[in-house]
Amino acid sequence: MRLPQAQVALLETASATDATTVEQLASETDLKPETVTRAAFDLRDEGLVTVDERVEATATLTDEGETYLDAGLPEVRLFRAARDAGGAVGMGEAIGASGLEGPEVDIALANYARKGYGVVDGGEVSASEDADPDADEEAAALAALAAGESVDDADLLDRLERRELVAVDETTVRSVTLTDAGVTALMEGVETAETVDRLTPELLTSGEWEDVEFSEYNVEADAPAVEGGREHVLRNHAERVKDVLVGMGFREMDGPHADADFWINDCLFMPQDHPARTHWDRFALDVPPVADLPEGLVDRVEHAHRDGVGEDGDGYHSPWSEDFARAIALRGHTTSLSMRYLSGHADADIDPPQRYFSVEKVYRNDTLDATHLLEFFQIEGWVMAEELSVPDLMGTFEEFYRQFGIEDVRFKPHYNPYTEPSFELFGTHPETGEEIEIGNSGMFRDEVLEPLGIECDVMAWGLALERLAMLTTGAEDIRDLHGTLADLDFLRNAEVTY
Ligand SMILES: N[C@@H](Cc1ccccc1)C(=O)O
Repeated sequence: MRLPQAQVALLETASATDATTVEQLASETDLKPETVTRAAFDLRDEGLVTVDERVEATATLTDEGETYLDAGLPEVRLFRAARDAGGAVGMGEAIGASGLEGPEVDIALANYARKGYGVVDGGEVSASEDADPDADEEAAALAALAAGESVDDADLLDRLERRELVAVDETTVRSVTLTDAGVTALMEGVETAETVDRLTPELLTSGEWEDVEFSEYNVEADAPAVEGGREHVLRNHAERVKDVLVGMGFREMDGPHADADFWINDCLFMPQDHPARTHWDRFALDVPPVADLPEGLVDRVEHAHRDGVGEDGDGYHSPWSEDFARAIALRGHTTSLSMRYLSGHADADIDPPQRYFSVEKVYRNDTLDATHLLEFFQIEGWVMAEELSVPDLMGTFEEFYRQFGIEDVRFKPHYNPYTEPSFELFGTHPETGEEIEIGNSGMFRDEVLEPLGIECDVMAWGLALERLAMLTTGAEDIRDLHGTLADLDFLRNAEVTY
């Protein structure tokens, strides 16, 4: 019998009495596991071997599991603290004595009664007399897994997996055994047939392709997973947002990430002593100030700050300095771009009606948490027209968010120094049901528009791209999407649907 080389090697290595795993066969024949698997399936189809498949689960401790392995499970620590304090103590005391911190406290409380350690009630923790922390089967299972032993109790493993203390990986283990026909074939003698598994330029030019024997495709064979490059979810959202806004008749703005405070704040009637303009909130840059601010506009802006606009307008009566306005910082919002465009200094057409947007990075000295990053994307936009009112603003958002499957945007009155009225926008997180802030908006005040020389209405907004992505992907922590903690599996596999 003539067979391809890998099949011959496999027949000669496999046994009729013991099942040999693909992994063993691969190491003995010096072939790749996927080549062995493929040869095994081909031989099976010829009736020369049988292939057994078994799913093997390997459980390993997660980082959290490792922590508890050393420090003890939170509920066990709480129990020991309560027992050592006499069996019934105030919650604060028990937690203090146990040394539990942050989320560990909730974890301890969530598992305490379930595992029979006692009762938590009315601010008191009692320790059950029958409980034995040394016999905690979850702790024992963690120790066994850490020692390389297996845990056979499927329910127990399942509980640990749900607590995210262990990660279970499933792999299919295949093993090969010679059939009687396989043994007979071997005894009668098998020879290697030259087969070719891919067409090469050489085969084509030499004409050899006409004589060679091609091996068949086996779509069941295991193959290494290939992770191709992929568009990041945030980039994907940014592009989609652009498409939607262009579809709604908007044109795109662009401009500097580092800009004069004049464009970032002064044009927006943000007083120079506003808290957001202190070094706490602002990323100031140690570079020479901007030299070429438009003179007439600077004067009008200064005038608005000092005296207000209109007949009974009033200014801030606080210091205003041009040097302060010229200093450069990373923009904390892209409303700086709206100012550049609305002022006519961006070479764009500004005869009403007009609609402009940008999807660009902004920088804020915030505290990093589940909903805040230090740099994030803002979806900036404005509409300029003769007669605009609040329903136009709300309708625009409803229309925009509907494109992403978000139908329940809510509005809350808000305050911005540059808009009146102002509204914050909220959406509902699909997983937690929590209300999260997704944007800020309003109608620009006369104090902003008059110095810019605009005589009609302008409604404007800044929406957070990352928050939109949290609503569409269900990500509960913004850091799962972006930054060093981002979950690679999520980024590889997330299906973005809207
Ligand atoms: N600049 C505001 C958003 C906004 C833009 C324009 C008008 C009103 C609000 C922010 O960053 O939150």
